[in-house]
Amino acid sequence: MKLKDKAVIITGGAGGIGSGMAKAMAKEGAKVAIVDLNEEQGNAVLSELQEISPDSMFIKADLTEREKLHEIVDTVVEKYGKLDVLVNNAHASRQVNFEDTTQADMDFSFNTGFYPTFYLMQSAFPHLKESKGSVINFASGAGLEGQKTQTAYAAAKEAIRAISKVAANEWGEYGINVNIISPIAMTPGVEAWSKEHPETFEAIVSKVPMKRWGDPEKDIGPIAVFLASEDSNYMTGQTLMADGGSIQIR
Ligand SMILES: NC(=O)C1=CN([C@@H]2O[C@H](COP(=O)(O)OP(=O)(O)OC[C@H]3O[C@@H](n4cnc5c(N)ncnc54)[C@H](O)[C@@H]3O)[C@@H](O)[C@H]2O)C=CC1
Ligand SMILES: CC(=O)C(C)=O
Repeated sequence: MKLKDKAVIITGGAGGIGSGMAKAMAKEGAKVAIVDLNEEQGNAVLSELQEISPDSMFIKADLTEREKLHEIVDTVVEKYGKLDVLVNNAHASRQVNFEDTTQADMDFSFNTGFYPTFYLMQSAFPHLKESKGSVINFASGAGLEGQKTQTAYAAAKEAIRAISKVAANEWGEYGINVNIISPIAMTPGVEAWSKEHPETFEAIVSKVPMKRWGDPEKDIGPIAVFLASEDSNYMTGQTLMADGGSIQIR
């Protein structure tokens, strides 16, 4: 088991990729705390997780409530006695043309994605220093390629990649690695989004060399397990493209 007894936090753990990673990590022996504002879905995912890893937990939280972010880390460390892995996966945003993007659109994307990632990394730091742990953050082709209608989301995603690289440089000496996954996977979030933006959706699918959307647990899960495990100890500041080959960084 690659993650035996590792204590993991996954934000957005009730969602598509979040719950897929949670199951993949639990199957490798991790104790997983999923954090999400969707209580019904969070409890449903928790029931599945507890069948695999009985110590798993669900913390209902709205990550835009910045003053409560520190409590999430405290709650998990109190229960598990340590923190090995922080996965900043939750993110919500609205798609709008560049010229119509408002301050509210920008704030929504930064408040659900960028700031929770930043503040949770700060709160997790002393614990990760002790465990020589890992951070896994999330990017998107929307940011890497500047996809249309994604101004706020693209900006927040690239800001997340930027701070991940700074932390990788600063925290490497403590044995903490910070890496980024840029996924493509079929999830409830993408399904809803595809109905509103069918043309962008089709454009993304047509560019995937593997000609299919990834599966959250089977395709993204093993990459998250690798980044959370000792197998990736000498890898930091990297963006791993888990996207069927859509974007090839050269
Ligand atoms: N699915 C895909 O193809 C792609 C996904 N990504 C990124 O991967 C990550 C996961 O994506 P999906 O699973 O598709 O997302 P999703 O929308 O299916 O799930 C996101 C989860 O985050 C939770 N969440 C949202 N705002 C929250 C808040 N304020 N507080 C607490 N929880 C909140 C939602 O309730 C949901 O359970 C995200 O960072 C996304 O931007 C990036 C590129 C493509
Ligand atoms: C949701 C997202 O970031 C996509 C499909 O690129």
